Parts: sequence; C-alpha cells; structure tokens
Amino acid sequence: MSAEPRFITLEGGEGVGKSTQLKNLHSALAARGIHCEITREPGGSEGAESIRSLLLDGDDSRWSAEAEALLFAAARADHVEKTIRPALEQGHWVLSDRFLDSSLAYQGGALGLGIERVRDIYRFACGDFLPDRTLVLALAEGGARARARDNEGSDRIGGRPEGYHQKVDLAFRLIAAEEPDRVRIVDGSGTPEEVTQRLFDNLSDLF
Ligand SMILES: Nc1ncnc2c1ncn2[C@@H]1O[C@H](COP(=O)(O)OP(=O)(O)OP(=O)(O)O)[C@@H](O)[C@H]1O
Ligand SMILES: Cc1cn([C@H]2C[C@H](O)[C@@H](COP(=O)(O)O)O2)c(=O)[nH]c1=O
Repeated sequence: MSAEPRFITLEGGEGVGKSTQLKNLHSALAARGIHCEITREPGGSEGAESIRSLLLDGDDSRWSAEAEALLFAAARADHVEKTIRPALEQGHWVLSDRFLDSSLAYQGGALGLGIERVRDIYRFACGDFLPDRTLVLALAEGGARARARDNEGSDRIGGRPEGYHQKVDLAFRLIAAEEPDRVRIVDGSGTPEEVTQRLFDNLSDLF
C-alpha cells in the first residue's frame, strides 16, 4: 500500500499490552498489504540480545544508573545498525516492542538521569535516527496484569517499586506532550481488538 517503509514503536509501562498488540498490529497491517518486521528491546539483534540478559537478570543494584543507560544505548546502537536500518532499506516496515522512549522514561524520568541527558546518549549511539511514530499504551491496571502473567516474578527493572513505575508513566506523558507529532498516548483499556483499532487509527496518516 505505502511505498515508504516506516519505523513504528510501541511503548508503555509494564503489562499494558505491548506484546499482544505488536502481534495484532502486524496482522492488521498485513491485511492491508503492509509487510512488517517485528522486533523488541532490549534485544532485536544478536549482540543486543546478549546485553538484554545483562540488563534484566540479577539484583537491582547490579548496575549504576549511568551504566544501565549506557548498556541500553549500546544494545540499541547494535539493534539499529544490524536489524532496523537494513529492514527499512529493504523496504519493510519495522514494528518494535519498546525503543528510545523506554530509556527516556525508565532511565531518564524514573531513575533520575534526566530525559535530556538520556537523549544525548541516544544521539551519540544512533545519531538523528528516530521512529516515524511512537504509540504509548496507557493502562492503570498494567502492573497488576504483568504480575498475574509473571506469577509475581519479574525481571530486574519490572520488579522496581510502584513509585518508580508511576514516574515511568508520568515521563511517557511528558515525552508525548513534547513531541506530539511522533508520540501518541493511546488508551489501552478494552478488548485486544478495540485497542488494536485505536493503534491502527493512530497510524493512518502514515499509509
Ligand atoms: N486487552 C486486553 N485485555 C485483557 N488482557 C490483556 C489484554 N491485552 C493483553 N492482556 C494480557 O495482559 C498481560 C500483559 O500483556 P502483554 O504481555 O501483551 O503486555 P506488555 O506490555 O508486553 O508487558 P511487559 O512490558 O511487562 O512485557 C498478558 O497476560 C496478556 O495476555
Ligand atoms: C528498552 C528499555 C527497556 N527497559 C525496561 C522495561 C522493562 O522493565 C524491561 C524490558 O522488559 P519487557 O518485558 O521485554 O518489556 O526493560 C528500560 O528500562 N529501558 C529501556 O530502554
């Protein structure tokens, strides 16, 4: 349908439905003749998947805030170079479960590094490359859904206290307010099909 390949990212806090919606959106776009490659962060390339376990396994105290932000940026640089750019150059759309805005919200906003400092790290890692559209799913009961899904177990960052995740949500809203053309907050409540339709509607200007 569209000649121009697009890079779309799905964002939001824990358990808001990103992975579910990534698959649904992939099918909804395929039904309209748009082939997408699906990927995720941290990960999405061989090197970045190795960094993923460094970031998500172990105790919260394993890394300083600065080291954590740099590890996410290193993983992202590899992901962009090895997976995302090549797919776009081949004419494929790319849908990623998390990307830059997770670092801005989790490390910049909630961990206290500052959103602008984390943007600077990103520019060093990836230059001026940005998603064409970022859809942030918003859902108050996301944390409860994630805990039910994970049987109360969680990874190094997901297991941080409730106050941390509230700051993540606030930071996503700040980022969306700063970049309204790229970043949209989308209501994550209702059936999976209702949410997919809302996400799809927020991409229609890109077709
Ligand atoms: N619309 C929905 N209604 C009810 N349950 C849902 C809905 N969407 C997803 N779920 C369920 O909620 C849980 C979390 O969804 P999902 O894994 O897609 O979220 P996520 O944002 O990718 O989470 P995380 O960031 O923690 O990996 C899963 O058990 C999933 O089946
Ligand atoms: C990309 C990215 C991720 N995070 C955090 C967010 C989650 O707690 C985990 C990833 O787990 P998921 O189940 O695969 O969503 O990592 C982060 O803090 N900063 C980032 O840049």
